[in-house]
Amino acid sequence: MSGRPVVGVFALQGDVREHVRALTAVGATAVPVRRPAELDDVDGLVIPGGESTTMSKLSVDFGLYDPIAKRIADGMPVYGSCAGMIMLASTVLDGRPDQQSFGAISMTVRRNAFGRQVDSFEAPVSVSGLDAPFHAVFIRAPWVESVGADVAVLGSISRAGVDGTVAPHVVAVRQGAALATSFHPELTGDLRLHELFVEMVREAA
Ligand SMILES: NC(=O)CC[C@H](N)C(=O)O
Repeated sequence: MSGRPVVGVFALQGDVREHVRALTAVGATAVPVRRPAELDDVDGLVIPGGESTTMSKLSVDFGLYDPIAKRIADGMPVYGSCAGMIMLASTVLDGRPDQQSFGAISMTVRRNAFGRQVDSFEAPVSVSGLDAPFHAVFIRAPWVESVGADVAVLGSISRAGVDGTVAPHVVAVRQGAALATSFHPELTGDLRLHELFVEMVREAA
């Protein structure tokens, strides 16, 4: 694809505006997606940071869950940051019993794994394919506890979890056309991960 790819941003909950701004800055046409029909015209979808339990509930209530699941199954590129990462997981730990996720990436994620709101933090993360570390913002962030064979681990951080033990934890992954980070690139001026995602969208189109 040579023109501007159209990238939807799941807009029923979360930091939608920040993703729209970042996607626009890297050359995509970014459109908020609230209704199933709005999915039809997008080449890719971002699921923002926010609250995954609310996203799960609202996407079911608004009839958006099944259409998104179908587009993902058909190969639409997706990127999830933080709550969005949780929405892309195949298994969610410490979630609500009725919480649903799309399973775009074969991974088990643990919600709020680094602690509660007060344990939010910023730290550099080396991400495969990026020349210099990414200044990563973590807010009640999940980590990836295990991944399937087809998942590429792009970044990890050595940090204490809720249990107080310092260990390396996976915070950025990719499987095919699906990308996910525990942190929020949309809240920094660093556009490299949005660039990577828009490139993935161009390749898939
Ligand atoms: N900053 C975030 O997106 C937080 C994610 C939130 N803890 C959740 O479980 O959905």
